[in-house]
Amino acid sequence: MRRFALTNLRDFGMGKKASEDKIIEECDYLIEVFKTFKGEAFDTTQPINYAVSNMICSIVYGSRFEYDDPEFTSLVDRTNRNIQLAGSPSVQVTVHIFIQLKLLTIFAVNQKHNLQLFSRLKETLNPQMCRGFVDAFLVRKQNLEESGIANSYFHEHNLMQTVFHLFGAGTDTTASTLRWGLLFMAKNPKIQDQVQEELSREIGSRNVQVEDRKNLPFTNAVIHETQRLASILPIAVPHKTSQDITFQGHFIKKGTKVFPLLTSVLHDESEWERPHSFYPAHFLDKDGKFVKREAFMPFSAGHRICPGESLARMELFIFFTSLLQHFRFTPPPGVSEDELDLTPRVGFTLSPSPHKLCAVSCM
Ligand code: HEM
Repeated sequence: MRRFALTNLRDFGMGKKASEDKIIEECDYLIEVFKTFKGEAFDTTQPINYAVSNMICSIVYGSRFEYDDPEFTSLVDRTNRNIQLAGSPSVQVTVHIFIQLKLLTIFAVNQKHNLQLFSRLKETLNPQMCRGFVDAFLVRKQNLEESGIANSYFHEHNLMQTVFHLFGAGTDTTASTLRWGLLFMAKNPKIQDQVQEELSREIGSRNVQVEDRKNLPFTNAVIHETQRLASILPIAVPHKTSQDITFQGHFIKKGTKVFPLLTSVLHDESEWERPHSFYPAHFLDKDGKFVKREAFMPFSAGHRICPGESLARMELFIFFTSLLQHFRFTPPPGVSEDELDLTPRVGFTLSPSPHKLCAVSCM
C-alpha cells in the first residue's frame, strides 16, 4: 500500500510542476480569505486547514473544494478534531471512554462521507484517465478482479484506510507547521523584516515558484528553523525491529516496538548552537548561504521516511512565502510580541495553542 501510494502521489503531481501550480492557485484563495479580516485579529486555523486539505483532495479525489462547501468543511473539521483527540493526554494515558466514543463517531461519519465520494467517482470512472488516487486504486482493483486474482490488498477497506492516512498525515502536519511559521514571524518582527526584504528584493509582486528557493536562502532557513523548533511530530510513528540489533550500546531484540524520538535530534544540545530558540542562522553559513544540517529530520529517516515530504516542502515554501509577500503578521492589539504564547497544544501533533494574529495587507 505504501509503494502504491508513493507511485500515485508522484503520478498525481507530488513534487512536480502540476502540484506547484495547484498550490499557487490555492494560495490565491487563501489570501482572499485573509484579506476579508481587513487587518483585524483572527484565528488562522480553519482557512489554513482548508487550503492544505485541498491539496490532498486534489491528489486523492482529483478536485479541490470551495471553502464554503459544507460537505468539505465538515470533513476537514472532523479530521482535525480527530487528530487532536487521538493524541490528547486523556486518550493516551487513561483511555477515556467518552473521547474514545467520540473518536469512533467522527470516524464513522467520515467513513460514510468518503463512501459517498467514492461511489460518485465510481460512476464516472474512466480507466484511461485517472483523476486521482481513488480512481487509480479502483482501476487496479478492477483489473485484479478481472484477471481472477482474489485476496489482493486492493479492497474497499484498504482504500478507505489509505485515504484516511493521506488526510490524517498530510493535513494537520503541514497546516500546523505553517501556523507555527506565522506565529514565529509575529513574535520575531526583525526576522519577519528580513524575510520580507529578501522577498521584495528577489521576487517583487509576482508569484513565488519552487525554483526561487535557491535565491531565498534566508527565507528557506526560516522555514527549516520553523520545522526544527516546532518539532510537530516529537515521537514519530512506532516501528518494530526486524532483527536483533545493538544500537548505541543497547541490545534491542527482534520484534521490539521502537518509538523514534525526533525531538531528541531536532533539539539536540550537541548539534544546535541554540537548540531552544528560534535561530534561522542554524541553516546559514557566514556568507548567508543556505546550509543543510544532518540533524534536521522532521520527516524522519530510513525506509519509512514520510512519503509526503516533497509535497509538504513545496507547500510550506509556497504558502509561507506567498502569505509573507501579501501580509505583515502582528499580535492582536494590546498583546506584545513577548506575550505571544509558544506553548504547544498537545495532540497527535504539536500545534500552536489557540491564538489570533493580525494579517495586515502590505501589497
Ligand atoms: C510538515 C509536514 C509533514 C511532516 C513533518 C511529516 C512527518 C512525518 C513523519 C515523522 C512520519 C513518520 C515516519 C516514520 O515512520 O519514521 C510521517 C509518515 C507519513 N507521512 Fe508525513 N509529514 C508531513 C506531511 C505529509 C504529507 C503532506 C503527506 C501526504 C501526502 C504525508 C504522508 C505520510 C504518510 C502516508 C506517512 C506514513 C508512512 C509509512 O508509515 O510508511 N505526510 N510523516
